[in-house]
Amino acid sequence: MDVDLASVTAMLRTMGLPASAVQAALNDPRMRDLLGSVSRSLPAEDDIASQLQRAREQFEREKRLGPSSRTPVPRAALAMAMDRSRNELQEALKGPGVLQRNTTVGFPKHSSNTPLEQLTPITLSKMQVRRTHFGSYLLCRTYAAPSRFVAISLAIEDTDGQAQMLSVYNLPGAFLASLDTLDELLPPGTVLVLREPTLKMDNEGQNAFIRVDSPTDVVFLTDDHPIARGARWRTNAPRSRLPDTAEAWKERGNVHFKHGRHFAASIAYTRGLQREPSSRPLLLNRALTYINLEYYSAALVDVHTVLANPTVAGTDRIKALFRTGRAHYGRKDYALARREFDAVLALDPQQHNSRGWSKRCEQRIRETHQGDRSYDWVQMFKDSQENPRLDVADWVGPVEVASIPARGGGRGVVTTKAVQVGELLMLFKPYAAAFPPRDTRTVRELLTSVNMMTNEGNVHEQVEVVACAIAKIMAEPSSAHLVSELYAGPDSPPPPSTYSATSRPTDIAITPPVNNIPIANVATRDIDVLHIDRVCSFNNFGPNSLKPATFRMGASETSQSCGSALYTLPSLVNHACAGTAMWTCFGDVLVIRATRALKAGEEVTMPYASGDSYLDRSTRLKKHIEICDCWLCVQERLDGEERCRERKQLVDAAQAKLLASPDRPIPEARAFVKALAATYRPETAHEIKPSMMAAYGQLAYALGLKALRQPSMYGEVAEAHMQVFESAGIVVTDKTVRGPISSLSRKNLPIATTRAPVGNRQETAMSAVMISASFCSMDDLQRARRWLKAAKWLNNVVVGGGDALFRVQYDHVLKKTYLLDRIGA
Ligand SMILES: C[S@@+](CC[C@H](N)C(=O)[O-])C[C@H]1O[C@@H](n2cnc3c(N)ncnc32)[C@H](O)[C@@H]1O
Repeated sequence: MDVDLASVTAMLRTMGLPASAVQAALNDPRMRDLLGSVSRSLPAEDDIASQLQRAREQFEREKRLGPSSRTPVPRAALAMAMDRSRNELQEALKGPGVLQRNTTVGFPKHSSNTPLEQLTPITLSKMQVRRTHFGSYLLCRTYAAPSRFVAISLAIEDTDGQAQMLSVYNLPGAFLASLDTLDELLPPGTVLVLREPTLKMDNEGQNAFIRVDSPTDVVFLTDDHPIARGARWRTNAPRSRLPDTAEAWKERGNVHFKHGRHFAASIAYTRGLQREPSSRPLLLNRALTYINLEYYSAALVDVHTVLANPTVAGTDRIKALFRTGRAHYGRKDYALARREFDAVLALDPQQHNSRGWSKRCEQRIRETHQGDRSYDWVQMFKDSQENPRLDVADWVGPVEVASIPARGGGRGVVTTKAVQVGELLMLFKPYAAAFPPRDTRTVRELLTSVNMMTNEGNVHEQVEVVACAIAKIMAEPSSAHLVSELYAGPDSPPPPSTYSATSRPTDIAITPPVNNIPIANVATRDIDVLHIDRVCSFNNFGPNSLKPATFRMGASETSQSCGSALYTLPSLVNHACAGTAMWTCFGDVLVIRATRALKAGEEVTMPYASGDSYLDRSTRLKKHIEICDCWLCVQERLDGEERCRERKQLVDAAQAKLLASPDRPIPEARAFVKALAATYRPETAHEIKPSMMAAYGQLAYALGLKALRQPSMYGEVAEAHMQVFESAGIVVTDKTVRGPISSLSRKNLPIATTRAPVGNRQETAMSAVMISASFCSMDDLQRARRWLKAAKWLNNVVVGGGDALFRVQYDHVLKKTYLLDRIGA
């Protein structure tokens, strides 16, 4: 179901509600919740398919029609259209409700890689629609205030006074930017050069517009640029109401800064610096906005300019040193950062902030060198419940990139030494990431897209992460290879045979953007937007953060977006449904652990997609893999397509029933187990049956509810949970539910500890807790303790963090089951 504000409003009106009542209903926070959550989900599959079909037809039509002459555009009409669009946007964003747009991504698009000096000028009257003007540049000037849909839209004129609409995508800092920010970035009179511009027709085939996808194809010209100086404009420049002194720009920047509009602030400071290049307050202020925007190299250039003057002392020196430290920290150069914070403390020991940051650096350095034991897992878990963006250092464990020719991209990751089950292999922060806000009621605008490359629907954050990656490359051009060397799908040239870098800062030189403006200027490196689009499509993760354990079992995950993130080295890991490794996220931190003991040189693989049934997994993997050759899928295929389909139908039906009635009756749960078990042929030696995990999970849940009233059933509850283990590939070595425990058995855990459950299933740890709780209810504290130990072992090999994290993560469950009171947990 696709619900948007317009359809809800229409629906309420058809119910005969007066306008005031409709408005009141829309202002109700519950309605905002509903709109916020529903509109975050993707359109239905059929809608995605038909939108893709329409987009393909449109492409074919445009191709068939080919280039044709351009119709002149009336200047005044275009300016009025811009005005209208600004008003509409402003109105829509006032709310209530969420402005939802659907866009198409993943189609071929041009990004120029010819230097501006090698291009020759062109004017609008010489341009054709449906054509990219290779070898040319267009000098133009905006003559009306900017607006935006998904892209920024601008009314531009060329030197002859001819007008055209211009759409600019992917400009850093401008993703769904406010009009305030756009006004600062592109006030009327902004002079631009467009490299190799493409003139296109809009979807209705009515109006032509220039579409620029790569932000490095837009060059912002200052007045002293040779092209700007030589330009003779037919029209007068729009009258400017902008400040003309450095001081006034500083004040303007400070207002933006106060309102959290860091990007707009950085532009205002930049305009001030164009008038007074050595202004210390402007350089220091801009450095701070760059730090907030994560443009660390650009910040470093500003503070270095300040510190290059040996007479700078007092507060300014402290500010410059502190901001230098912050910028190095942001670039993950923790040793250099600490040096700066310590320099601040040497000047003034009362700078407590610097002391705190120096300590943080020490902790990050420890993490980089010591790995698993140095991370504060409990704190990471707690912090991630509040904000997904955590502050930890990356860690590259005993792994390296190797040639794996049979896989798309030809590379993979292998171990460099023997590792143990549960051992940490890597821990990474994303290169770029987008997350939904914590309070979805604050969302005013949402994008979804259909992706012509993968034939999938993408949620808002998947669209946003592309813009984030582009912004990061613009800000840190020397890190671009970390993205460009990732696999970009079958239609791209293969990536290099190895991957040249981890994300250690020493691998990334400090290359600030030219003129130190990390928005499109004369860029140090051209950005190929199509390539980044492709990289994001084939490498993005949904970092579904670890949550506190609850009693809710067996229900499918929600369709709500958990964000989208692009990681560097972890993207080199190939897929296997039952991999040699698995991943967990603490907020945006991707943690990869071994699922069993691995020899040196064994390939590290992990599941890209979850799914109880073979068919579900195959569908979710379609863009990556035709037929998955992991042993789990091989086993399932041996059962035959018919049985696999039957299995999926049973799981889907049971899932739907569970959601409809959480207290499933026991006979139904048993029937589900029986019917599902019948879809496995006895002669196929299934070590792992993910679908059966779900079935036994539901049976255990149903039995557990009954046992609350009939405690004699707790033995059966424990047995059902043990079946969850066996379905997840964990051998239960002690299946007894009453009577003495043999002395041999007592020494060990009741489960084999050779492997972690398949598919990063936290449910198994939860099952062990429930077994423990069942024994506790039966007053069998010896078994309860044994199974609680098993739960801790399982949780530790799956998510790590030892007993301390287990206690925090399972706090609610341990209290509610009285385990904490009875056996101290
Ligand atoms: C994120 S990349 C993995 C790294 C990639 N092999 C490389 O060289 O950069 C994902 C792509 O690797 C390939 N791949 C990963 N696992 C695979 C598997 N089990 N079977 C076949 N291809 C696989 C697919 O082409 C997939 O789209």
